[in-house]
Amino acid sequence: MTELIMNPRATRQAQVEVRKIIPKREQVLEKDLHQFYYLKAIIKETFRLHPPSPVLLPRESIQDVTIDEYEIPAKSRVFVNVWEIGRDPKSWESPEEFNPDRFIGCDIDFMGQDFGLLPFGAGRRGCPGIALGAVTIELALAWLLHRFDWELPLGVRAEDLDLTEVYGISMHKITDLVLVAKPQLHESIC
Ligand code: HEM
Repeated sequence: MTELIMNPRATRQAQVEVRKIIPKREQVLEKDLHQFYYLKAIIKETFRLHPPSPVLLPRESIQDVTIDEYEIPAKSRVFVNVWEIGRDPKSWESPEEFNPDRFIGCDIDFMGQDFGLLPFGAGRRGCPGIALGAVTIELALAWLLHRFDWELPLGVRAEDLDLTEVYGISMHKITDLVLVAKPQLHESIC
């Protein structure tokens, strides 16, 4: 929501998508989610810039291996820095820019096959809750954008928002995001 409030064009595009697909019913349901392309692009872009687990669970190499010019001996502890990978200019154009459009017409997903985007990790120790986690986020965001327009409180500017993140069990913003929710009373959801 922080990235969206700073990127009204992306917010609008997702709202148009969700409200067009769900014109008459009150609820966005799980079965509707496969139709949302831009909403999913927003979630991927958010995972790229703000992975909830910035460093994956530690691994241990089982044999000597050389990757590029790096020699990694057996029994080394290996940390995968997903946060850094998501901002690597070798993998991403304008990596610091929040731009969901980069995922439109592109196959990159977070299921663990695309090593540039690993918010749920990968391989045998990858997150077993990936399906539940992804659906929960998609539904929550779809509901927020379907039902409400969002604004900053009077006198608060988007450029003044504190984006500092702190590391804990998962990464989160150091300050809460406070927004004004304006219920959408358009006929399509009444
Ligand atoms: C947005 C939601 C979620 C994110 C971003 C997330 C992310 C992750 C990540 C990055 C890992 C480490 C994977 C690796 O090192 O390769 C992990 C592990 C794990 N996750 Fe999730 N997770 C989410 C939701 C869930 C849910 C809903 C559940 C359970 C219902 C769950 C259960 C687990 C468990 C049990 C592990 C440890 C797996 C192991 O050690 O083998 N996660 N998760």
